Amino acid sequence: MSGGAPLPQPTTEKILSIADLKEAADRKLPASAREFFNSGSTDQRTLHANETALARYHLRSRVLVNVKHLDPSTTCLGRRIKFPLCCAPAGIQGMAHPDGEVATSKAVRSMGVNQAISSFASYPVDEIVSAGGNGDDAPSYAIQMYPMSNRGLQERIIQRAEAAGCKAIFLTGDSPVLGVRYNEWKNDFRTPEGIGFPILERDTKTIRETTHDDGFAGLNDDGASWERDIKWLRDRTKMKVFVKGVMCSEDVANAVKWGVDGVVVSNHGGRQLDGVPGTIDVLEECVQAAKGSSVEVHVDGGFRRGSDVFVALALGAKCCWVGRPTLWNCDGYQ
Ligand SMILES: Cc1cc2nc3c(=O)[nH]c(=O)nc-3n(C[C@H](O)[C@H](O)[C@H](O)COP(=O)(O)O)c2cc1C
Ligand SMILES: CCCCCCC(=O)C(=O)O
Repeated sequence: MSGGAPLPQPTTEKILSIADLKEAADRKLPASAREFFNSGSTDQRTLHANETALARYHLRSRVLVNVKHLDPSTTCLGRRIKFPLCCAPAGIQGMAHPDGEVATSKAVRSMGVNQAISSFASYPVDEIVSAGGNGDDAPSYAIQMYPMSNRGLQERIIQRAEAAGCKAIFLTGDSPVLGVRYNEWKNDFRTPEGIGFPILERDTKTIRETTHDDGFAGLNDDGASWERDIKWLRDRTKMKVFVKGVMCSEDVANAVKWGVDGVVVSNHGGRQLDGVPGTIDVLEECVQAAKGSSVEVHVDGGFRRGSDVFVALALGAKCCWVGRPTLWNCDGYQ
């Protein structure tokens, strides 16, 4: 387009939807951070499947129903939360805002919901948890971790999380290796200067010397299994154990068999195995497989509006989680 007057620019940005929030974030973040947050693995089929699958579900509405007093609250990680949507573990939040996961902690407190803390958080677990304050309104926290090859480090992470007051471990089971993320390779993505992984006891210098692929490979144990890793955790902690990344009924049956407290139906926001379906399309089979057991079924992946959450609840989920929308509420970094 050429000529004509320049289009008027809004003086105050109105964020009315998660799509608006994403657009605003896209303008604030440098390309490497934006792509790291937004992208998925290889062809990004699964990334897109999360949202397109949700869009296929339609609501069967009713009329003349008294909706004066509605209560969307539920219980999650041992407390009543105001509505069934919490902040999923997403690493390197210091790249979205200098206060990173500490800011997220304050936000979940003010919204009356819970937070899961990535082991790749930019802040130590005790700082994040204490930012949520004390008392009845304090959020519950889960510490996310991968099965690790350094068992000593994994034990220290568990002990520090338990001492900080975390209520659960989210053991991410879908990442024996890091997903193939072309954006990270193209951008030679490195965690920015000044941001460390304190939970993993890694400082900026060490992190920046390795590519993400290499950094991940040194930490994760690709020999993990239900029989080995659930018992190993149970022997070391009183925190609840959830397995994150479950995508089929067979693995929910494993969760029941090995006595975990819950599963998060998740494809890691399309960042791990590309080609698996949108999570909403496997939720029902997972809920059915957990029936009659004490295993709670939670879900994440592409939730962008209240009615998406409603669909998941209608299909039997206990609670939904979001990753990217938290990051899109960002300031960027210099
Ligand atoms: C930038 C980013 C970092 C993430 N880091 C982790 C992580 O460290 N551990 C983990 O289990 N999941 C991680 N996830 C996946 C989220 O926990 C969650 O499964 C996913 O983001 C949900 O999809 P959504 O972003 O569409 O809401 C990450 C996601 C993003 C976008
Ligand atoms: C050194 C690897 C950083 C991975 C951070 C977490 C993440 O991107 C994901 O799990 O997805």
